[in-house]
Amino acid sequence: MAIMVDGLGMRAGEHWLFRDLTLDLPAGTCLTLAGANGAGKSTLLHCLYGLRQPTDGTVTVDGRAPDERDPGFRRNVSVLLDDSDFFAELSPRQHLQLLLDSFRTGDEPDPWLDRAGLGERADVHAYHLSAGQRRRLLLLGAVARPHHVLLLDEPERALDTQGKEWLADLVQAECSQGRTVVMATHHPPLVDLADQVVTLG
Ligand SMILES: Nc1ncnc2c1ncn2[C@@H]1O[C@H](COP(=O)(O)OP(=O)(O)OP(=O)(O)O)[C@@H](O)[C@H]1O
Repeated sequence: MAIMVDGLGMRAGEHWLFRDLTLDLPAGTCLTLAGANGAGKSTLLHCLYGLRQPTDGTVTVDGRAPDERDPGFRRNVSVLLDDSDFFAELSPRQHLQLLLDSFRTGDEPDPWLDRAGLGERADVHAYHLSAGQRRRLLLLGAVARPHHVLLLDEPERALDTQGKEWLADLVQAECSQGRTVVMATHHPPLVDLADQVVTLG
């Protein structure tokens, strides 16, 4: 199993955000987290990445207890969370080049940028990008590096119709290449891609 969750619970003050959550997610499958604002979707993603310790239960992601400080864990688990950011002074092409060089993937940045619809914005400083273009760049940063597991928090945010279609294709490609995707989303077409749906709250 790529992700195993056993008896997971997170208390928020007097209230349990989720409790007794058990999941087995095989490699190459997609889990979506649904639920109202404040239901605990981001909190659960944080538990899967080791940013928060659950009140109860255990989590195993790609064979390890989640720990974002562990380079071995970070090497295989890629994330796009609420606070993901980029270098404002670098262009999309420079971001991608840096990433692809540091992971020695041998890929060129341009095909990635073109597929993300950022080809014409490849050389502007990232702070000149629109909100949706920034989101596309952050998504590229998450998927262009090697990984086995991808955690996404509302990846559809700020994307236009075409961007959401690109995102849905990206998620399908991830799973068909054997990677495991967990995403919190309010976008029904992304929920439709899921092999499993967990609704919190
Ligand atoms: N220790 C805590 N004590 C009290 N409240 C907490 C604690 N930890 C989290 N919460 C609250 O629990 C809720 C869970 O938020 P979270 O961001 O996980 O929800 P979400 O489902 O991702 O929401 P959204 O759809 O708005 O992104 C928030 O209202 C947060 O303030």
